[in-house]
Amino acid sequence: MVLASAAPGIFSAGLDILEMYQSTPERCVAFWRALQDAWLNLYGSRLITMAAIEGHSPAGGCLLAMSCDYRVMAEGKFQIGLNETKLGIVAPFWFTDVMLNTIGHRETEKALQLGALYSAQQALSIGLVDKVVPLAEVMPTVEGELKNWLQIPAAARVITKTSMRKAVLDRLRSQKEKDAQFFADFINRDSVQKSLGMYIASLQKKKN
Ligand SMILES: CCCCCCCCCCC/C=C/C(=O)SCCNC(=O)CCNC(=O)[C@H](O)C(C)(C)COP(=O)(O)OP(=O)(O)OC[C@H]1O[C@@H](n2cnc3c(N)ncnc32)[C@H](O)[C@@H]1OP(=O)(O)O
Repeated sequence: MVLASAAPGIFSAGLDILEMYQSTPERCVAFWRALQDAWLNLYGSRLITMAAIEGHSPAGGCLLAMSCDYRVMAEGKFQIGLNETKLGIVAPFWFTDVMLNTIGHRETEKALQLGALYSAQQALSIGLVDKVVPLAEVMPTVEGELKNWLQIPAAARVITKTSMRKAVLDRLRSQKEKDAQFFADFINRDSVQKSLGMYIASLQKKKN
């Protein structure tokens, strides 16, 4: 399975910030449950999963990419990373766990505290993506890599993938409701709503 985007220049802009701003607790819980299930399915997928990152990939977009088995990113102006702290929010533990599994403890600690967004070359240098190529070569490169992975006996690959990811998946599975409730409580704090409001205004201002 290849994750790609139809939006030029944006692999994924992350979670819909407007869903987290001035929403109701019930809607926040439903929103978070949908995200949890999507992520559990992706990270726990038995399929070979590859990200064709042909544009920006902040926050939830970075989570999607990191949750794949292999990442190819376009060189140039695009950025990738978990930038949550810049929005005044905190990456949930399962976002953090996936990043830890991808780039290790020291790089994750720096990346998360700074809310760092990396260029493709920087992302390559810390192991956040596996390959950087010109934009037009992203999809052909992914397809070529997929052929390599498809040559591995499927049962052996799936058992290996499952055992490598089980602890992280089980950690969320065991506390889904608590995590959803925590998200709804956290996101509706006055201070967090204020930060999100300012961030939304800054996105709109950038456009004008
Ligand atoms: C103790 C532990 C506690 C833990 C509890 C949990 C805490 C909560 C955790 C929540 C985790 C959050 C994950 C996320 O994914 S948050 C989203 C982060 N995303 C971003 O910061 C990206 C913001 N967008 C951009 O930077 C740019 O839009 C982008 C680089 C992606 C593209 O730039 P471009 O110039 O091409 O396009 P525009 O900026 O003009 O955007 C076009 C329109 O789209 C709107 N937009 C963009 N991104 C989003 C988004 N994520 N959600 C909603 N809307 C978005 C943008 O405002 C423009 O809209 P208009 O056309 O209406 O102006």
